Amino acid sequence: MKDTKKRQDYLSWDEYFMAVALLSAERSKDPNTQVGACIASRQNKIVGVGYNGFPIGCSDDELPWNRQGAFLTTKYPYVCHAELNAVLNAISTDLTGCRIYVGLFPCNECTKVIIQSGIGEIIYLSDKYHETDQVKAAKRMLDLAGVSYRRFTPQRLDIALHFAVD
Ligand SMILES: Nc1ccn([C@H]2C[C@H](O)[C@@H](COP(=O)(O)O)O2)c(=O)n1
Ligand SMILES: [Zn+2]
Repeated sequence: MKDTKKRQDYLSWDEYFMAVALLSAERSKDPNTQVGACIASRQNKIVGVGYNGFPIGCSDDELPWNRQGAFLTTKYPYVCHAELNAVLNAISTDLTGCRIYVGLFPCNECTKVIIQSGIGEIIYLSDKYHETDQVKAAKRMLDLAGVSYRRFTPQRLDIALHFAVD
């Protein structure tokens, strides 16, 4: 009798953690850009997840999701970024050597948080704001601090989930 072989198309660690980041982004109420983040430990355990949203207690019905207009009438002064939430939601404040998987390259403010938390590597999907000063400043700090970053290279284009059983 032949031995049964293990499944071949299981998710890699990178695919798994990026998929968790993207699934978390589905919780975001931002109508324009939904970002999720997932922090993985050196032992490949998930230690924190987050997505972009307003702070706890700040109702989505009270604050604006506008992109344009006077600063205080836009979302920008109020929204917590996915990376910040993932770090704040983490089970430990010491994230030394952890990796953060994120749908969009971190801004300069989240980069400060990432560096200070001890996270050692950023794996991102999109760098659509690479020409902004925020992302340029972020990369400058990451290079100085020795925090590495790399773009996620998918080996598959999608992962399907089905809630229907049998
Ligand atoms: N690395 C990032 C970058 C942005 N965000 C959040 C902040 C906003 O909710 C949204 C960006 O909005 P847009 O200017 O594209 O309309 O994404 C984040 O969580 N992490
Ligand atoms: Zn940010």
